[in-house]
Amino acid sequence: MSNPPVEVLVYGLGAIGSFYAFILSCSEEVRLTVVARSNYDAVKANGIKITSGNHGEHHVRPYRVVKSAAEAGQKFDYIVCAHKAIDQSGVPPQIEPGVDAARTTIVIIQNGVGNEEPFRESFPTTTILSCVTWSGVRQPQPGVVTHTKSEDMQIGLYPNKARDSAAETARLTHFASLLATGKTVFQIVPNIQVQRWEKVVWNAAWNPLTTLTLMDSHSWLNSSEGATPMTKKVMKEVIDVARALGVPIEYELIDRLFERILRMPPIGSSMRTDYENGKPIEVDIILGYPPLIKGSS
Ligand SMILES: NC(=O)C1=CN([C@@H]2O[C@H](COP(=O)(O)OP(=O)(O)OC[C@H]3O[C@@H](n4cnc5c(N)ncnc54)[C@H](OP(=O)(O)O)[C@@H]3O)[C@@H](O)[C@H]2O)C=CC1
Ligand SMILES: CC(C)(CO)C(=O)C(=O)O
Repeated sequence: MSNPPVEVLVYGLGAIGSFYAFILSCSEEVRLTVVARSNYDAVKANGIKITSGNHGEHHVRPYRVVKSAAEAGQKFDYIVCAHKAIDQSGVPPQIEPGVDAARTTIVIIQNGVGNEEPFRESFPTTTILSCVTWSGVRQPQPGVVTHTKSEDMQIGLYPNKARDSAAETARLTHFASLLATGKTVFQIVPNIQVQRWEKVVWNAAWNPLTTLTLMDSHSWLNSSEGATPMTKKVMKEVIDVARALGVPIEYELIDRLFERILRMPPIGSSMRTDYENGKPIEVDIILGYPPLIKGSS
């Protein structure tokens, strides 16, 4: 008798949700359900079309396309949350119908810090995997996704003291095996909060700078002599907060992030894309949350 499928729900089927839905769908073990919102009609009718600089062209036909986790009427092994982190506390009640406290692992793929907390509060005994992605993806039309060549993700546990750590690690290893089958670039890391904060150092600078100026990264840096020092100053302020909270980040990160941006083609940012599309932007999770954390100055 063959094994039952690995039931995966992707919640937040935008650019990043669709990209990782594609990656996960490469595994024959996976049975993929997606919760779609504004792209529901397109994805229900035509699936997800993806063009990737690394993976080529693909057409993903999820097993089910639904409007809510409740509509799916089942529990899942993995619920992958790739929605915009705008009303983070509003999402656990939305995915609750798909969560079985003993069976389900929640996987968060978002920018920001503190993203995991509302999920831990609502599901105190559930394993949470936290992911930081550097993949560049857009959804220019509903259900049509373009991925650049930029592809990297760090993944780690948001450790749960209520659970056995070996069992949590087994979930992490299993999910990682699904990512590996989809041939995406990723690393398992021991303390994902380091990578979350490193990414927020990047996003706190580039997302507002490209949104406020409507310039790409390189045009901004070339716009005046003050642009590079100002960008570095923003990054330093976020590192100051991280260090005050005991997250081990060194100031040389700024040089590494500068090397990274100069190696890349000029970028806008997901925040600028949202602004240009008239969508809400992730202000609090990227800019507001770090100074709000209890104990930070
Ligand atoms: N795009 C990129 O290149 C990168 C994005 N990220 C991060 O990944 C995450 C997802 O971004 P991205 O895929 O670009 O975003 P998109 O806007 O493309 O997709 C977000 C999806 O989530 C839905 N959604 C938005 N807000 C909520 C909410 N409050 N509750 C439920 N569903 C919601 C949207 O529905 P609807 O269509 O109806 O708006 C959409 O389906 C963000 O945290 C972003 O910062 C990280 C690295 C790179
Ligand atoms: C794609 C990338 C890395 C570019 O800054 C990003 O994180 C974003 O746009 O939010």
